[in-house]
Amino acid sequence: MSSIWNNCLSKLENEISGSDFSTWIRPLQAIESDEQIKLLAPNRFVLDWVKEHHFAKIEETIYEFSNGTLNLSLEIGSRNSSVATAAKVAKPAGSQKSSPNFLNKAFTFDNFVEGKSNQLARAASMQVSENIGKAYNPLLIYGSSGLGKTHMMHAIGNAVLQKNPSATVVYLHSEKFVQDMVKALQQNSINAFKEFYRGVDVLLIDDIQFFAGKERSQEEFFHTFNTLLEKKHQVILTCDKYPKEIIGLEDRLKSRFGWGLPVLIEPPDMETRAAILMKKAALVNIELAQDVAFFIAKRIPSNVRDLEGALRRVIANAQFTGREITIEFTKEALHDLISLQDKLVNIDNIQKTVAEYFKIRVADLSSKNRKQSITRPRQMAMCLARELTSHSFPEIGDAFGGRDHTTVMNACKRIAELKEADNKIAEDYSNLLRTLSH
Ligand SMILES: Nc1ncnc2c1ncn2[C@@H]1O[C@H](COP(=O)(O)OP(=O)(O)OP(=O)(O)O)[C@@H](O)[C@H]1O
Repeated sequence: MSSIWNNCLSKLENEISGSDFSTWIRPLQAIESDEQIKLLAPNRFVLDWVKEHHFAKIEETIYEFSNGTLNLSLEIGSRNSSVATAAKVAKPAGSQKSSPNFLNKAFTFDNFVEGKSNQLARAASMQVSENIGKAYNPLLIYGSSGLGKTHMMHAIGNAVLQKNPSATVVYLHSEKFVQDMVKALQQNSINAFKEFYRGVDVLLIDDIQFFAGKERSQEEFFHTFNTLLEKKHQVILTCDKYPKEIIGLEDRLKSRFGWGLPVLIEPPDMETRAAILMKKAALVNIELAQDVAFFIAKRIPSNVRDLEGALRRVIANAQFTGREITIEFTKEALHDLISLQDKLVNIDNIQKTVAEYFKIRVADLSSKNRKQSITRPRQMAMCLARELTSHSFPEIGDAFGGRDHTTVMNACKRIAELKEADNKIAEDYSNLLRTLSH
């Protein structure tokens, strides 16, 4: 290795983050002459990425160490091959965008609030991050939108890199994989494409449902996937549904995606939603009062992304007006969201949905019938009304055949206990919550 390049490497290593350095800079080889340093990238992906993100820094460093005497060029090739340069890239830096994205450093296990809805997914992800390629391969995290699948995936990548900064961890959305593949086909660089993806230690592919209907990409991904699994490199995938349910995905991929461990992330319950809000507020140095967190969590039952959006709005309004974040203030700041939510979810449609789910009549919910097949759905409907609407206990009691507010309070308490003790009840409740929140 050239001595000037050696010096440059030592400097760049301190200035470029560990994973970027080992993924993009270390693989470069240098050929030095009196006039120039020619850097050789192993393939087009590395070349494009370096051109776009690190070229200026490298150029500056070489200028410094050579007192401005050396020019820099960047090509695809290897020092071992006599013809180092088949594919020169003439495009200026920044003109092409074709590489995997980096991990979001804020998506860590520490920043991820654990609750019943994500306990298994979190535990499996932590295990995978500690034993890459050995614990569960592939790890498939699935569930509806905005529930933390991407966060979890990045958390694994970040944990792997923390333990081993030289690991090659590549994250990308499945659409990007498709785009890159199409581009590689157009540019006759499909071999470099294959080589790149098949050489990574941990491959994170988000939202694999986008592979549906894209046969050539599925074919390529299938081979990449097999190679990585054979080499015991880790593959982590996310999907918005269980892969068997994806229409337009080849059967062999569906079955292979389920080989390792498929883990579901469910919508968080109210306590977890409130805890997430407090955590997100704390991350921007705001101490969110518990009652405010519960107030928002109750009004935004859908997904965590919406919850975060609401919190951002409250915080921005508070900073703008200089007011304290109280429940009153939050009500004002989220006024339109709350009235929309009230329109979408009211006691009437909660009763209809619950009756339909348990195959009973809506009138049974307000009747005096005390059979368990009726009382349990009734308690659940009361509890959902409390969780999803702004009605008070007495108002809810009224809507259920003029019952006393203590009956509603007891129903909420009973359902909370049963959710802990009985998985079937927890599942029914979560299904109803999901149906009503969409
Ligand atoms: N349990 C949690 N603790 C902390 N933050 C969370 C949690 N669950 C979700 N989030 C946050 O919610 C936001 C949305 O999560 P994310 O993007 O991971 O969802 P997703 O399931 O991948 O959605 P999509 O399927 O739409 O891509 C992120 O900002 C993430 O940090």
